[in-house]
Amino acid sequence: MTLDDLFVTIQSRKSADPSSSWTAQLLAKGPEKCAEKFGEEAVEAIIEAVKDDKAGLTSEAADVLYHLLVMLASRDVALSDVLDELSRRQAQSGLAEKAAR
Ligand SMILES: N=c1c2ncn([C@@H]3O[C@H](COP(=O)(O)OP(=O)(O)OP(=O)(O)O)[C@@H](O)[C@H]3O)c2ncn1[C@@H]1O[C@H](COP(=O)(O)O)[C@@H](O)[C@H]1O
Repeated sequence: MTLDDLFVTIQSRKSADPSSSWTAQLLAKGPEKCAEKFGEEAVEAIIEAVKDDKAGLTSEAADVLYHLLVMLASRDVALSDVLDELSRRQAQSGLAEKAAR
């Protein structure tokens, strides 16, 4: 399962019957609720990281990634645009490294 695959599945839940899927139910509650859930999951991941609980952090990190994708879908922001932004930054930092040499 890639993040792309998961995002496609999540996007398909925007038009699904809320009773058919937890994701469809969350999206039907609106972008504010999706953002709130993302925040909750991020805090849970922080707690596991501070405790140095690797299994707990792995599980919470999966929740964070899933809820980030739900939040992006809820606001019609494409995962590919986020990845393009990361690529742009990587290219910039590569240029800065070259200039420093
Ligand atoms: N990756 C996930 C995933 N990660 C977390 N969750 C759900 O996110 C919820 C978060 O847990 P919480 O304890 O916060 O939820 P809760 O207490 O039930 O909810 P609240 O009462 O707090 O609102 C759980 O109900 C999990 O099932 C996920 N639900 C779905 N997916 C994937 O999303 C895709 C679509 O799934 P459907 O939701 O079944 O369409 C599939 O590929 C799934 O594997």
